[in-house]
Amino acid sequence: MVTERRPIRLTKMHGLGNNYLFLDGLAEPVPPDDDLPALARAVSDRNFGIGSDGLILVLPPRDPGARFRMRIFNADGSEGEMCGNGIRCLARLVYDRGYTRETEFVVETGAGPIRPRLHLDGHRVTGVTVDMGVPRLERGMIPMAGPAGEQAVEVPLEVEAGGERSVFTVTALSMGNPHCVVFVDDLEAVDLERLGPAFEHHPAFPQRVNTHFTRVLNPERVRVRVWERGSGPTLACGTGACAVAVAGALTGRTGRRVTVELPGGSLEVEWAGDGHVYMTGPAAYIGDVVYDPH
Ligand SMILES: N[C@@H](CCC[C@H](N)C(=O)O)C(=O)O
Repeated sequence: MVTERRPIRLTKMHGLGNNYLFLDGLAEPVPPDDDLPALARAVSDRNFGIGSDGLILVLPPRDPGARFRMRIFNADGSEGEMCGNGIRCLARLVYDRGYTRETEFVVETGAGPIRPRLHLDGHRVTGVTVDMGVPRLERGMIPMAGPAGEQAVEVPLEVEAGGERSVFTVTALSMGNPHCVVFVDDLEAVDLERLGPAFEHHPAFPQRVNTHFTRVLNPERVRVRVWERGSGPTLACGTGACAVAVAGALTGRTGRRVTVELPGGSLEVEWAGDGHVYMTGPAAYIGDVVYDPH
C-alpha cells in the first residue's frame, strides 16, 4: 500500500536493457521506508505503472567513506543488495546532475562500498567500469563443499520444475547478492520461464537467487540467459555477469577476462589479480517521468 500521495519525479535509465526507475533522493523527497516495496511494485508494473525491472534510490551516504548511497528494489518490491547495471546508471546520473566532478567515487550499497569509474568523452559519459568487490563462494546458500569437505566450485542441485525433476551442476556465489551459475551446452533449449522460478524459490537458496544459464563460446566469451530474483527474465544482469565470469574461471572453463554476451548486449568482466571483479559497460537514459496516480 503506497501511502505517499505526492507526484514522484523519476528518471528511467538502462544498462543493456536492464531498466530501472531512479528516484533522486538528493533533489526529491523520499517516501517513508515502509512505502518503498509497494512503490517499486507500482511503478515497475508494465501495464498499470511506468514499467521497469525495479526502482533505484539515489541517497546521501551514511558511511563517511562513501559519496552516495544506492538502494535497489526489484519489480516484486523485494530489496536487493546490489545492482551492477543500476550502479553504472547511478554513476552517470550523479555526474550529469553535477553532484560530483569526480570520475571515481564510492557508493554505499547493501553489498558494501562499491567504486564506479566513469569513462568520459569531453563531459559525456561513454561507459563505466565498476570495482564490484570480491566474490564469495557461499552466502547462506548451498554449502559449496566437496565430498571430503573441501571447497568445491561446482555442486549437484536437484531441481523440480513443472512436475519434472532434474539434476543440474551449479556454482553458487555471492557478488554481495546471491547468484547461481549453470553451464549448459544448448542455451536455446533452456526453458527459462519454467526453470527460472524453480531455481529462484529452491530451498537451497533461503534468500532466493538470481540464475544465469551460460554457454561457453570460447575461453574469452560466454553467452547468458538471465532469470533475476524478484524481476524474472531481464535483458542483462551486471552482478550476474560478474558471477558468471568468476564461475567460468573457477571451473576452468574460461580465463579471468571474459566478454559476457547477454540478450541486451555485452559486458566486459575481469576477475583481476587483486581478487576484485571489474565490470565495464554502458549506462543510458530513457527519459524523465512524473508518477502521479490520482
Ligand atoms: N539487475 C541487477 C541485479 C538486481 C538485483 C537482483 N535482482 C537481486 O535481487 O539480487 C544487476 O544488474 O546486477
